[in-house]
Amino acid sequence: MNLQPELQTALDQAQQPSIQPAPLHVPQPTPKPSAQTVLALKNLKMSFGAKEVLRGVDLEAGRGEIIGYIGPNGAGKSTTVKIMLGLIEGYSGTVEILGEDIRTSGVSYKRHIGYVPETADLYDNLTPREYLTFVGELYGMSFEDADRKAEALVTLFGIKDVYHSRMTSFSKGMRQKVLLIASILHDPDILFLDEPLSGLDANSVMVVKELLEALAKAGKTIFYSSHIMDVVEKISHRIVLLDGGHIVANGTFEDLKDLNHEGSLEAIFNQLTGFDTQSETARQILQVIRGVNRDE
Ligand SMILES: Nc1ncnc2c1ncn2[C@@H]1O[C@H](COP(=O)(O)OP(=O)(O)OP(=O)(O)O)[C@@H](O)[C@H]1O
Repeated sequence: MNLQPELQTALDQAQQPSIQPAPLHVPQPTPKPSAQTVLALKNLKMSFGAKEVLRGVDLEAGRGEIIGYIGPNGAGKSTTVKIMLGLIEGYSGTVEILGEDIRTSGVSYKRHIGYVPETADLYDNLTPREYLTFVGELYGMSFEDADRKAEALVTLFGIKDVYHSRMTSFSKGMRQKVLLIASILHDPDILFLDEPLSGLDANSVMVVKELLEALAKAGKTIFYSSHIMDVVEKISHRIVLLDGGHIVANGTFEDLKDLNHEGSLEAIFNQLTGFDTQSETARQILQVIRGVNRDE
């Protein structure tokens, strides 16, 4: 093989046994969020009938920040995101996106947003090409632009061979990849992701995690909602915990760690939401199962 001399030298050096091998991965310092506020919630309240779901949420997110948005089931995470997306009305307080109150700014702000919902009804009878070009055009892209980018992205996500196949037969992970591509196709400034790794295999999870960090470095703001605590812990620049309609924690993982001796985000979550009955609940579930089986 005809290698350039410097490259050959580098390869030779790499093959030399070394007493102290260089670390495989040098951790990069977490980028400091820019001061530019991209998103601001002020005293946000929302009720469904008599049920008060959000009781005064104040939150800001800056350019290039990844916010881990967590909370127990039914805490109101999706409700917050849907309000920001303009999908839910009837709230009080203000939501400012890119400096404008979404009540008065019209719908143009939506072009700057990408969204992966927790559960989505894909139009199964469409192919990824038909679906993604449709979504791209909704965001103001030309068909040709959307098609070119969509094809490049399905290739990178490993589903190029089904770009022209109906999605009826797609696995969960394949659908999730289409949803992820739909959310980033138009190069949004703000991404709302609700369990975005759902159904993805380990390789794809790694790609998406790297992608999120790269997007943040490129100045995108990412609102990441998930119940998978170890991922939230690793990827978030800031973690926001919603419980009982209020934000009960808002800080870096290091800030939150000071609150709990065990140190993991899972432990912090359990502590801050007042949950410590897991062993007892599991024991009782087992008892119920055994009782049911005995009765059969
Ligand atoms: N359209 C609606 N009508 C009535 N109640 C609703 C509606 N949407 C949400 N809720 C209620 O609001 C509360 C918050 O729901 P939300 O989906 O925002 O929670 P979440 O934090 O996203 O939960 P999960 O972690 O389970 O996804 C729940 O009690 C839910 O039943």
